Amino acid sequence: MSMIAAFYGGKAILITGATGFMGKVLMEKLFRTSPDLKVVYILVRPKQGQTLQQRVFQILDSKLFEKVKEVCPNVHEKIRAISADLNQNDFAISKEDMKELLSHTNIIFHCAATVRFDDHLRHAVQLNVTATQQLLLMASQMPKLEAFIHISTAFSNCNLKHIDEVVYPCPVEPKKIIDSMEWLDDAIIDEITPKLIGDWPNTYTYTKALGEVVVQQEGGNLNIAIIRPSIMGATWQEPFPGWVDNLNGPSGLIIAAGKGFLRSIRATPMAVADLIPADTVVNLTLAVGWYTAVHRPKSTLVYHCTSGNLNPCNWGKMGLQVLATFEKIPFERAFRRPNADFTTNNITTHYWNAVSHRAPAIIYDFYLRLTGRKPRMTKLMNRLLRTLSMLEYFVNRSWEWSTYNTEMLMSELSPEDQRVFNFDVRQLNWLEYIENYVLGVKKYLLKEDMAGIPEAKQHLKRLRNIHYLFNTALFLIAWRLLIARSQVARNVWFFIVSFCYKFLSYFRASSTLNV
Ligand SMILES: CCCCCCCCCCCCCCCCCCCCCCCCCC(=O)SCCNC(=O)CCNC(=O)[C@H](O)C(C)(C)COP(=O)(O)OP(=O)(O)OC[C@H]1O[C@@H](n2cnc3c(N)ncnc32)[C@H](O)[C@@H]1OP(=O)(O)O
Ligand SMILES: NC(=O)C1=CN([C@@H]2O[C@H](COP(=O)(O)OP(=O)(O)OC[C@H]3O[C@@H](n4cnc5c(N)ncnc54)[C@H](OP(=O)(O)O)[C@@H]3O)[C@@H](O)[C@H]2O)C=CC1
Repeated sequence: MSMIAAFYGGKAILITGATGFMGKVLMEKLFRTSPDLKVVYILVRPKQGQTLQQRVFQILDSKLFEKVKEVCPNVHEKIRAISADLNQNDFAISKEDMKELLSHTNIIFHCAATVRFDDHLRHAVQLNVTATQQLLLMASQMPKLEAFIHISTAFSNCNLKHIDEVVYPCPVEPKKIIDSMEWLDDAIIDEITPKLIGDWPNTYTYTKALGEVVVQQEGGNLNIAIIRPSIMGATWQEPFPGWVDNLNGPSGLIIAAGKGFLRSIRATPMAVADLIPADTVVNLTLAVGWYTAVHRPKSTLVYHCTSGNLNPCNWGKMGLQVLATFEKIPFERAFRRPNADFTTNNITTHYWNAVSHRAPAIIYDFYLRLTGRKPRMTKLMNRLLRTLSMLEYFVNRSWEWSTYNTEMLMSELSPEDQRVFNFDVRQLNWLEYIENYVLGVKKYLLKEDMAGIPEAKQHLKRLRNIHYLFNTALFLIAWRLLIARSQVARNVWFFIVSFCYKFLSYFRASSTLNV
């Protein structure tokens, strides 16, 4: 019997960010392994014209929850969606809901965040810092609370090369930043943002670092733990391999490469690609929840959920495997044949951006205009290039994360828990994982049918022929222009023609003799 699964039985669990990528995988695993839990409170905001209930039903209707519905048929009754906006005071939670949350909650998993790299500092601080502070305040009023688990990121200290499982201080105290956001106007915030974030690459990583300091400073007597996942990718094993439902991290780039838009990326092939499957993160999170509540460590423990130091894979190997998978499992209606490459310096990056990204987009838009359609490729390409520039920081560096606490926790688990809540990435086979990831992107993100693979392969063959035809035509035009202008080119051309003529004459003569 799993001790961790048993621990969550009968518990009231509060999850923020339950509608996000990690939140959904977390809820799924909780219900599948502890169907006897009491209730899961989720803080949800109405979105895109959908009510809370509609959002919950949409999540439960997805393939991710198919197994859950078998083991916990009344799952919808156990989810209690509470209307909340983490940008508002008291999260805009009604008095009755607040009372219920305060009096019943046993465990909190705080996953909500803005993960946009370039979010305005005011918004990033509000969600990643102030909301964390407010949640801690709420937690301090919960008499039955046993553990508060805060999800941060392994990149919250990406300004360092070696990162230990400790909370590092920030140059400016989070309280001062929170205060200043209240009275500074947007224009001034824009101006001071680069100075404030210093050597952090973006507002996301900076505010996640501030969030950790808030957790440490304002946690009071609560049992708190911080989890730092690296780049969260599709699921590895559970509930099935390859599940993914948003474009963050590598997923968007896999689509861009598979559809033939992404032709080159400025990345260091030997740099460590510190991906971590979402189900691994969730297994560690649930184990940490159990350990923090039961063992009550004296200080706030930080757990790194990374792969680089235990089972490293680099971007070069990952890129090759992604491309190899497209041969077997191509995406439908590709713009060009998938064939991307790594560049390593500014000049080649600019060159390939112009030749392989912008030029084909302009030509295609010209074709769309000619055929009376609305041009769209240049806009899409500009967005892709912007995204690439944001991700560049992370694919050209390697970090070392120590994992003492994570390894300590692993050794504390019973063999059964080590199996059910497996977060040992040493067992991960990268090639298999990446293949399943690409397949998952095709099935769950692009919603493409596997029956369309032969047609997709046919389409790629047509694109290849067009590519050869285009290149040959381009070569002939260039050559024609060259021999019109240069005596040397003309001499070379006459030499080649006369050589071919002589060769053919010799061949014809010798075949006549044989007869
Ligand atoms: C040797 C040979 C080899 C050959 C090789 C060949 C290679 C071939 C294969 C290549 C694969 C292998 C290499 C992979 C490298 C991966 C690096 C990952 C590093 C991640 C580090 C993460 C570290 C931290 C981890 C964390 O801790 S947290 C999570 C990380 N957080 C994020 O990943 C948010 C990023 N995003 C944003 O920050 C915003 O998105 C923003 C970008 C500002 C745009 O912002 P904006 O322009 O305003 O536009 P949006 O409205 O947002 O989007 C506008 C439109 O772009 C779409 N789109 C949003 N995103 C992405 C995205 N990624 N990728 C693509 N598209 C995206 C969106 O769907 C919308 O399309 P539409 O719906 O309009 O059609
Ligand atoms: N994805 C990754 O690669 C990594 C993520 N992390 C961390 O993991 C956690 C989860 O990330 P992930 O699941 O990928 O992120 P998502 O962007 O998929 O999910 C974010 C969640 O936060 C919720 N949220 C955002 N703003 C508000 C708000 N104002 N009020 C209420 N809820 C809000 C979103 O709700 P809604 O659906 O309404 O938008 C959503 O449920 C984050 O803390 C992130 O920093 C750490 C490392 C890597």
